[in-house]
Amino acid sequence: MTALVTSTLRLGTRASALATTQSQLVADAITAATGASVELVLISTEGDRSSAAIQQLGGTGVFVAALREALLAGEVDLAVHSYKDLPTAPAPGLILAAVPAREDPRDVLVARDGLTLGELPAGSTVGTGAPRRAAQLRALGLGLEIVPIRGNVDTRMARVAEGDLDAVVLARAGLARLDRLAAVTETLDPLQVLPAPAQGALAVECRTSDSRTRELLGRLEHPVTRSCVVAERSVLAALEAGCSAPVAAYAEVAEGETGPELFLRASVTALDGGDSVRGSVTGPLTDASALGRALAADLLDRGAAELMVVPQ
Ligand SMILES: NCc1[nH]cc(CCC(=O)O)c1CC(=O)O
Repeated sequence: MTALVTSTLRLGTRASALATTQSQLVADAITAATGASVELVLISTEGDRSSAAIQQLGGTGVFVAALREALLAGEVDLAVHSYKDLPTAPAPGLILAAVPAREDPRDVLVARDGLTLGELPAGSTVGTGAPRRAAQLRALGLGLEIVPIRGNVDTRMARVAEGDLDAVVLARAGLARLDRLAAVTETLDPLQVLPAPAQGALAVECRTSDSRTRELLGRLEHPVTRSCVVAERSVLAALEAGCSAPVAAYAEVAEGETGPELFLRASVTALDGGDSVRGSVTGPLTDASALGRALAADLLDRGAAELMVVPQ
């Protein structure tokens, strides 16, 4: 069985700059931690091939499905996902073998002339394809005009550089990984724009039956990040909201009286920004998923379900 020990791990990835960059980061981390060699295998997904709005394609799950098929077919041994793009339902036969340490989970503004949100004049155009960002930006009451956009990070930033939009809102993590932080004009305070559940985190997936890959990937695990994203995603799952719902959740670790504690915040915002419910809970890291469920129940008690109804 020496061949197994020395064989190269095949890592399935989308072809976008962000996906290949994230995948290479994970490949390098695996090699550094275990000595195993890893090769990237490009897989094209429906989400990459179509320019239709993500919601029309059936949600961000379209990016994930092709990678999972390749894993289950044995064409690749692992896949690296942006955790926030994963559907909340588990994938039979597959396991999230590692959640590495996450990047800064906050959203950022990339605006013309170095402007911050507060400096953008009323009527300024701000591009985003995410209902969560659109709803929270409208709720700020700044009179911004939200313009639906999609495409990869460079395409979106080009809309500002070309003068077609006044600003776009993006995840700081994506820009950090692509070495594009110089374009950021403001990092948005979570009090104004709360991040998406699991934003900035990666999920490294392999076949449940593949114990060798699971063991190698286990070396990348960052338990604090896992607790934070489990708490955030459990809010989303308990609200029965998809990845395109205007739901935000953000967990941080703070020092409590008896040791580290999770401080979890979440919000649901009506798409028109006219109404929102937000709340928070604090508790042990080991109760991550129960904390998320409790917070979701609190938000539902206070009318979250009504806010999530999307007019067709
Ligand atoms: N839905 C696209 C997507 N998925 C993950 C990221 C950024 C990286 C991350 O959150 O880990 C992005 C781009 C964005 O939201 O700006």
